[in-house]
This record gives sequence, structure tokens and C-alpha cells, in this order.
Amino acid sequence: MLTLYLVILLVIGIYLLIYVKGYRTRKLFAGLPTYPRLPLLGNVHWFLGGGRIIFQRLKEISEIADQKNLPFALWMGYLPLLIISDPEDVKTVTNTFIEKPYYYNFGRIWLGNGLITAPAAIWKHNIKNIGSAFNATVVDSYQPVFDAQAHNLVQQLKGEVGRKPFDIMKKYIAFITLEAICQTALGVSQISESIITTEYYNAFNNCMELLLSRGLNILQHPNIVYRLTPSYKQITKSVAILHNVSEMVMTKRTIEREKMKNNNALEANKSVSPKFKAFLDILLDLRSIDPTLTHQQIKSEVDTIIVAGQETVATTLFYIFLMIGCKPQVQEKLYNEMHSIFGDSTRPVVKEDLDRMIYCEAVIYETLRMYPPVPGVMRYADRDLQLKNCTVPKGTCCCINTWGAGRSKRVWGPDAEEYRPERWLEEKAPGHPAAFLAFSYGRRACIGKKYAMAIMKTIMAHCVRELVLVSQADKLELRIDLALRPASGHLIQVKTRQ
Ligand code: HEM
Repeated sequence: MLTLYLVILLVIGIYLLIYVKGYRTRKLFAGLPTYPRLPLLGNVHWFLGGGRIIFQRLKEISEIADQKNLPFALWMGYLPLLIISDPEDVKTVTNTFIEKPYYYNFGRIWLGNGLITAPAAIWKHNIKNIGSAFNATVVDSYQPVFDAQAHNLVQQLKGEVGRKPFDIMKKYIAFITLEAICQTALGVSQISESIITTEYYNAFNNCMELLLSRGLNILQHPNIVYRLTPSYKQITKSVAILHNVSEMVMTKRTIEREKMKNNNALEANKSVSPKFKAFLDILLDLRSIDPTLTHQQIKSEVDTIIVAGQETVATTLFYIFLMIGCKPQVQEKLYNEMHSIFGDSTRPVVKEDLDRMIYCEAVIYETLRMYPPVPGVMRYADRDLQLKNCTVPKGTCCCINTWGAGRSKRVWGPDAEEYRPERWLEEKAPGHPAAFLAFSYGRRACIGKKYAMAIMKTIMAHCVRELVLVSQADKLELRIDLALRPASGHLIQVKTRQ
């Protein structure tokens, strides 16, 4: 009996503590839209039920916030979370806060202190070295690799002509985007065939799902509890498979560098044909002067680049194929632009061609506006901050709602839900620089945008010149497992262009 009383007292004590601690934040959030909440749990129960439910909630929240022109407030347990999509507020938050909230700590089991998950102090130190690794000159030097991979993709897709819809992601795009990252940023070649196995693909997806479900399950937040769960066992197993890849990449590159150092440059160069400094080489070179760049830290950056650069590009390419596959008029316009640049030739795509792909760029932006592979990012408020219509109290987790910003009628007009690449060719699109958030915004935004645009344009130029893509987007159902994914698979059909 006494134990029961003690437990009840403890629960009441915790509740009172949380109540008092959250008093100021609740007051500041008082006028904001929110969901009804439960004691101790807050709004967690609204997000139970898997990726489709989470997507439905995000959609609902985005619509409410857009109608009311206010951020949406949530409580994940006792932790306040503010969902922000207004461009001016997004600009203020992303330019002010560089710390990531503790949800990102969960990802460290996989990505260590790589750029995405690093605490602010480590990020500040490393971004100085890494930030320029994907500048225009470097990306231009990668163009022959992008072209070769795009050419490979078309040759492989030709084998699907006349067949039923197939999973373009699992069979092709995941391979070629990983091979491109390995050859360019990591400086190793012919690796994807041996490592992108179904096991790798499943491990990747498994990690994403487990990380999200941990984030939403406050009982699994303390490490001490999480380590006892079956989920921990699963993620450890999947992470080991993924780490094996980064370890293999680093070993391969280190051997190639040794060969070059030993004046066997000729032999080493056979497997590293293009002449450029890979991102991994920059880090390996810096190792001698920067003691913080340990083997573990470099491995974490490699894991980060694979996740950040492969999955996002692959998913965006799928959505582009899906969109142009069900909108023949868009695909024809795209083809006409390619024809005006290349004529009837299927010659390689060079960097000068990329600048002429104006409509192609509009198609990419419009796809990213409506289907951002990263539907939201987070920042931790390490001090109070005044936004347009409310104050963000210190300790809040700010969620930048990329999905909501792209679908905002307030920002994009009444046709925000319509796929219309032409809007990007009209004057002043987007209206506000922080209205388009697919690559995030402000400090800690994506450093691979130039890379991503170049490889995607090159792949589109190859595909559209030789093939016609066909899809059924009306059957598209979405889910969120950190990334925005089609719940209904990545189905596409291809025909030969006559
Ligand atoms: C369509 C393609 C891409 C999209 C939509 C995209 C989107 C994003 C977003 C939203 C972030 C912010 C993440 C956060 O704050 O938590 C980010 C960060 C990052 N991206 Fe990308 N990305 C793409 C391609 C790439 C590529 C190709 C690379 C490299 C080859 C890359 C490297 C990075 C890195 C290193 C960061 C972390 C930056 C930092 O924290 O300083 N991304 N990306």
C-alpha cells in the first residue's frame, strides 16, 4: 500500500514539476493553434500509427497553420515543439539558431558527429573545412561522372521498355546515385554493385523508420531504456550494415591514395578516372593538421554524405519521373527544351548545357516544392526569439515545415496544390526567398544543392531525350519515415521515344 502511495506521489510530483516548468511556454503559446493534449504525454498520441498517419497530421497541421497564419504548437511529452512555415519566421529562426534539438542525438548511432547531427560547436569547426567541398568549380569537375551514370541509367531502363510498371528506385536509381556519390565525393569507383544489395537498402529504410519511431515514443528517449528495447537491437544490426559500407569506402580510398603516393599514380588512376579532389580526400588531407578529424569523425562525415547526397537525389528523381510521367504536356515541353539544346544527338551532357536547361530547372523546383524529400528540419531555441506573431521561448524545438511552406496558399497563391513548373518562370518566383525550403534555409542549410541540381539535370537530359516515362500519380499515397516517401512503391513505366 505504501509503495502505491509513493508511486502516486511521484507521478503527481513529476506532473507538478512539468506543469510549473512549462507554465511560461504555455502562456506564450496560448493563442496558437494546437491539438488537445493529455497530461504528461502532451500530443504524442496524435502521431501514433505509422508513417501514413504522421503524413496526414503534417498535412492537417500545415493547412490549419496556413489558414490562421500562425505557427502550430505541440507538446511531445513535456517538450514544446513549434511548427513554423511562414517564410519570414523561417528566415528568422534558421538565421538565429544553429543548435539542433536533442532528437538529432538519436541519429548519432548512425551518423556520429557528421554535419547533419553534430552539436553546434563541432559543426562550426567542421563546416569551415567542408563547406566549400561542393562549390561550383568542384561540382563542374564531377560532370563526366554524372554523365556516365545518367547514360548507364538510360541503357538499363531500355531493358524495361514494353514491360509492366517496375520499382525504379529499388532497381536502378538507388544504384546510380550511390555510385555517383562514391565516385565523386568519396573518390572510389565501381563500388555500388557489391554494396547496394537488398540488405543495404533494407537496412537504410529500417534505420529511418526506427529513428522516427524513437523520436515519437517518449518512453524510448532515455538511452538507458532504449538499449533494452528490441528496436535498439534492430537499429544496431542495420547500422552495422551501413557502417560496413563507409568503412569499405574509406579503406578503398586510403589504399588508392597510398598507391598514388608510392608513385604508382598510373595504376591508381585506372580506378579513379576523373581528375578532381574528392570530398573525402579533402578530409584525409586535413587529418595531419586537424587533430579533431579522427578516423571516426571522417567516417561519420562519409556516412552523412551518403545519406544526405544519395537518398535525397534518388527520391527527388523518382518524384520528377512520377510527375512528368503523368503530365505528358510537361514532358513534351521538357523534351522540346532538350531538343533545342542537343538537337537529335544523344551526346554527353556538359556543364554549359546545364545553364540552358531553364524549363528543366523549373520542373525540378516545382517537384521539390510539392514533394520535398526532407519534409521538415529542426532547430533548438537556445534563447528567446520574437517571431511575427509570437515569441519562441528558450528550450523550444522549432520544426521548419518544408511540406507546409511548399503547399501554402498564402505564399504560392490559390493554385498552390497544382503542379505547374511554369510558376518558376514567372516574375518573382518564389515571392520570398524562404518560401522554398527543400534545401532548408539559413545557417545549416544544404551544402549539396549545386551538386544535386547538376546530377538531376544531367539524368533528366539523358532520360527525356531517349525515353518516354509513364506513371499514375493519382494512386500516389505518401508516408513519412524522416523522408517523404511514396507508400505505394516507386512504380514507373518506360517507352522508347519515337
Ligand atoms: C535534392 C537533393 C537534396 C535535398 C532535397 C537536400 C536537402 C537538405 C536539407 C533539407 C538539409 C538540412 C538538414 C537539416 O537541417 O537537418 C540538408 C543538409 C545537408 N545536405 Fe542536402 N539535400 C540534397 C542533396 C544533397 C547532396 C547531393 C549533398 C552532398 C553531396 C548534400 C549534403 C548535405 C549536407 C552535408 C548537409 C548538412 C549541412 C549542415 O548541417 O551544415 N545534400 N540537405
